[in-house]
This record gives sequence, C-alpha cells and structure tokens, in this order.
Amino acid sequence: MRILGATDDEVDKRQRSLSLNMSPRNPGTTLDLEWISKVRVNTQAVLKRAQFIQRQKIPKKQWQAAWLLKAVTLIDLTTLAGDDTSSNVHRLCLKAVQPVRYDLLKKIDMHDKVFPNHAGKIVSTSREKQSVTTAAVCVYPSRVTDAVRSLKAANSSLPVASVATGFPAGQTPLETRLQEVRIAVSDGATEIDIVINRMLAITGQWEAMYNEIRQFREACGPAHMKTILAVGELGSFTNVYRASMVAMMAGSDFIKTSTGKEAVNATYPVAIVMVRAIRDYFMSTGHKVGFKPAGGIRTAEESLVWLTLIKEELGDDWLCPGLFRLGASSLLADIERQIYHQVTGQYAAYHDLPMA
Ligand SMILES: O=C[C@H](O)COP(=O)(O)O
Repeated sequence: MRILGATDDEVDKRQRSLSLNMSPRNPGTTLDLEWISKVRVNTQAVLKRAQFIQRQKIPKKQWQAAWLLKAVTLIDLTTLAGDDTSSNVHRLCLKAVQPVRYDLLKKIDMHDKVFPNHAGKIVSTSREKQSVTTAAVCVYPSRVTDAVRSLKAANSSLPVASVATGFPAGQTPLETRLQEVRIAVSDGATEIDIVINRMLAITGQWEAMYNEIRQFREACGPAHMKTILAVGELGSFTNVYRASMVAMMAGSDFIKTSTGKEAVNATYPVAIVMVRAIRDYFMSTGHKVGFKPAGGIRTAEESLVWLTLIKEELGDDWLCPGLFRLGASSLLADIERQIYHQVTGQYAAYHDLPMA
C-alpha cells in the first residue's frame, strides 16, 4: 500500500516538504476513484505485521507508568448506553477531569505536569491543578448538554464528543442524520463521531459515501469529525482501506474503527490497514488524519500495544490527542489499577479507586 504512480524520490521529497507545512484540519480532496479501484491489500503481510507489533516488548517499571499515563491522556472516555442519565454522565466527566488519583500522581511526581490537549492547549482544573486528564468525553447526542454542564461546573475545557448520524447502525434517513449532527454541535459538542452508511461501502458505492460524508463534514462546521467505519461489517481488508481513503478524501479529521456495538471491533490487523491508508493519504496530500481504535479495548496491556502500533507505523508525531485517541468505556479502570500497582506494589481493591 503506497502512493500509486509516485516514485520513491517523489515520495521522499513530498514528505520533507510536507513536514514544514502542516494543515491542522483535513479539508479533504476530490474523490479519486482510480486510486480507490486500484487498491489491493495483501492479507498475509497485514497479519504478519500485526503479529510483529504484538510481539514488541512492553515497557516495564517507571517507563510503564509513564506510558500508561500517556494512554490516559489519549482516551475518549465513553458512555454509550441505553440507560445513560445526567448523573452517570456527570460522574464520567468528573473522572475524565481527574482520571488518576491525585496522591498516586504525586508519588510519581506527575501531579503538576502539563499535557497539551487536541488543540495544543493545556487543560487543568483550578482546584487541584490536576493536569492529567483524558482527551475528551464521548456521549450520545441527547447527553451532550449534560456533559457540557458538568465540565463547565468542574471548570474544565475538556472537549465533548458526540456520536451521531444514527449511531451505531446509521440506518436512518440522511436528513435525520444531518440534523442530529447540527443539534449536537449547537448543544456544545466540539467533536462529532459519525458512522458511515455501511450499505454504500459494502456495495462499492464510493461516490455516494463520499457525498454523504462531505455533507456531514459541512454540518459539523468547526467541530472535528471522526468517521466510524464499523470495520467488522465491511467484509475485507481491501474494503477497509477503500472506506478509510474515501472518508479521508471527504474531509474526516479522524478515522475510527468501530462503534463498540459490532460483533468484531478494533483489531490490530484492521488497524494496520487503516494507518497505512492514513500514511498514504498524508504522503499524497500533506494532510494528517487522526486514528481512533474503539470497541472492546479493556486492558492496560492492550493500550500499550496500541501506542506501540502508532509509534511503529506513524511515528511519534501521531502520539498526541490531536491525532490519536483510544475510544473506550472501561479501559481507564484497568490502567488506574496498574498505575496503583506500580506506585504502591499492591493491587487495588474496587473501593480504592473512584469509578467512572
Ligand atoms: O466509541 C467508543 C466505543 O463505543 C467504546 O466501546 P467499548 O464500550 O467497547 O469500550
């Protein structure tokens, strides 16, 4: 997988010039159907690469604590349940603002370190001067106002992400899906996680898919758009690559693996295909698109494999909230337990750590 029709010299030259002139958002491009139709993904090569990534050594001791904290700052802390209420969204927001116990951070001298958020700004609460936060909270459109209110009360500028466009199936009329995006933005969401129309991707209607995503991008206005491909329902790696590329050409700021509601969610092989598409798109256009694996990511160890995958495939530039997120509803609890273990040498009981 690489730029079609470009020589190695051209690619090198382009990469050098692009690193000096980056655009913060992806404006998209015209739809290049020739590129899409010529793509073929080598399944064996993808599987081999995914195995290699999984076999990489995981950092130990204080390095592990540092990597785990980094993972925390990249989480879109999510609740997407039918029984979500303003009170569990409030609890989620408080956990996002203070994801790791203050005394644990203090013991590893990380209580006053600052981390840039997706916009390169420093996020902190005035009360505790706590600077380790998650990257964002992610909720259903009806809960956006609750999240905005809770974060404001906590004096936090953390972004609120809203899923939209008939999440998770995307099987509602286009006008309804567009209206859902507009409402979430006007309620205060600054990030919108749209789902693609899988029917269009499965049947190869790339132009129609491109046009829909373009309209979602317009409806998002200034809000950053993450496009969920629901990879477990796309049938093949080649289709995943094609859908990734079409989504980026249509102006997605991020491409995201899954809703968390499909039978197969974020897997390493599918991530390899998506990040190679991101790299090819960057080399061809100069626009950096972010990547968000989501769905079924539960353990601290998995989070370290995800960081390794990004570091190996896209480089350190991508390891920031502006270009990488972990979408997860229950990952943070395990990471905090591991940090507790690193700091105290003991395993935390459930009552030792506040819940999300
Ligand atoms: O977008 C995020 C996903 O819905 C989260 O999935 P999860 O509940 O399996 O962590």
